[in-house]
Amino acid sequence: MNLDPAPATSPRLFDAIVVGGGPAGEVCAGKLAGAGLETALVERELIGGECSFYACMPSKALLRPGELAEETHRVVGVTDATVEPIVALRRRDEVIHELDDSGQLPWLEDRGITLIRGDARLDGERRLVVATGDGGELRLQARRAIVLATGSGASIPPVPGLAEIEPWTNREITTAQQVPPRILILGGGVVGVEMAQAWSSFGAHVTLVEIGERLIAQEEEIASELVADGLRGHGVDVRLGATVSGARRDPDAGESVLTLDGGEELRAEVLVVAAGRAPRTQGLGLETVGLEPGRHVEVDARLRVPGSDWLYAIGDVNGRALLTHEGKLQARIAALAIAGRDDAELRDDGPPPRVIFTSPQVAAVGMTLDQARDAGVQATAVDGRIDAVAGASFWGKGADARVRFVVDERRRVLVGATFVGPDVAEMVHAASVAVVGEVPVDRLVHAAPAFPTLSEAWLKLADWAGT
Ligand SMILES: Cc1cc2nc3c(=O)[nH]c(=O)nc-3n(C[C@H](O)[C@H](O)[C@H](O)COP(=O)(O)OP(=O)(O)OC[C@H]3O[C@@H](n4cnc5c(N)ncnc54)[C@H](O)[C@@H]3O)c2cc1C
Ligand SMILES: NC(=O)c1ccc[n+]([C@@H]2O[C@H](COP(=O)([O-])OP(=O)(O)OC[C@H]3O[C@@H](n4cnc5c(N)ncnc54)[C@H](O)[C@@H]3O)[C@@H](O)[C@H]2O)c1
Repeated sequence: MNLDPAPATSPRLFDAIVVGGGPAGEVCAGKLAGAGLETALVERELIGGECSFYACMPSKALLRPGELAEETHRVVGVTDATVEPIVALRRRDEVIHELDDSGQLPWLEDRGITLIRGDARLDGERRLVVATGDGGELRLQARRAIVLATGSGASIPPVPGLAEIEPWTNREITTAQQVPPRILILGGGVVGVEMAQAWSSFGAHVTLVEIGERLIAQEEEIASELVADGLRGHGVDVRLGATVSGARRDPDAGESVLTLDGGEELRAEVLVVAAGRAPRTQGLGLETVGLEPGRHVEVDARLRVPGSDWLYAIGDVNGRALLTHEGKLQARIAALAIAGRDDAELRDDGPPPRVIFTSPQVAAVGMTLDQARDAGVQATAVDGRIDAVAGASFWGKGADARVRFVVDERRRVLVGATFVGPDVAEMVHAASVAVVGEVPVDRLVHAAPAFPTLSEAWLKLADWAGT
């Protein structure tokens, strides 16, 4: 919607204003409008945010063909499944709507949300200034609340020369139009392993460089090991404990070059940085409300900035858990709080599930064994082999698959669970219900898993409980 620039003395008033139209901001605006509040959503790029165009959606479109082809190679009775990279890239383009967000607009219009295109910054209590693309400025004021949902961008680690050569980030690698012959990925976290998986399935030679001793280090060690084995099996050169001392471009060879401590050089046509995220809080006017730019915006369990009754922050920008479903949950909690529901149950305090879409997949919720023990929980691990249950035989031969349940022995509740293997993503929701709901294990074991499904791996927990 186009709004006439208002004179500086009379800002345009709304009940609530959401800054950032990623998944968190969109859901929050929808819920606020649904509660009858006059709501504006300010977005400077694309409605749908990082997730729809440069992160979750394109990455999963890139991963699925290789995953399916691999499964058919394991399952006896299917032959000739091959990945067709160019067709897969075209399908990815469909998934991201060719970077066009017009399909998102009717959803906003149907809910009566005012969309303002521009770059917003805070300008003191309840106030925003929006720089519109045409060089103009709009002044906005919120009667009740401003919700910051500005997300995060790739952070570039302080490797000498790296920032200067402008490496690719998740934006370029998720939207690339061709398969680069060789790709260097700096960072073996979630983005790094998923992108290594996807592009190696298209035939690129990928080198994954991780400074730590294992990939996806926040997960159980067995998950790190099986994902590293899976990537190596796809021809990925996995370098662990690798310290990069410099980065440069070799224009004659058309290559980016990483130099490791010790002098070895790694070269590729494309260099991708996947070394973590930085909150988008620079230039957001945080200093005008007493907060520090460049950091996450700290919030309480209702997503409100401590000491303020009008400023909220949801999604990646608050740094609580950088996941779309977590941002959407926070969006609902914040909207209800703003709409005046003062409910003790209204808190962001359950751990979100985490799914890593590699081959094998990793699906986890709550704490790992080490995290639980570090948190002072008297925790025990119940380990099992998913590939040992009858149903696993239908996922094919040689699909190493594991489960670890982490049980609080004193309270006899599940505080964590990790599944590693093919198609385990859909198994984690049951564990989420058990962990977030704190369902007693002695009750949980009465939920019989269907035969012959992978969920029979849950019977390990029944064995532990003596049922
Ligand atoms: C490669 C990759 C794959 C991922 N895959 C998954 C996955 O499979 N599942 C999952 O749960 N999570 C995944 N994530 C994480 C997920 O993308 C983020 O958690 C999610 O996008 C955060 O949503 P958000 O709404 O907080 O922020 P964003 O999606 O970053 O959206 C923020 C929006 O705010 C806008 N904005 C910023 N500043 C301003 C301003 N000053 N004025 C106006 N507008 C502004 C931006 O333009 C943007 O549109 C992935 C991340 C990456 C990098
Ligand atoms: N499937 C999903 O749900 C999904 C997919 C992708 C991303 N995400 C979200 O996005 C977040 C960010 O992902 P990410 O992979 O960018 O960050 P990350 O924090 O998960 O991993 C970053 C990795 O880079 C390594 N690293 C940092 N500096 C380095 C250096 N100089 N040299 C070599 N390695 C270095 C770190 O040790 C770490 O292993 C994830 O934590 C996750 O919440 C989710």
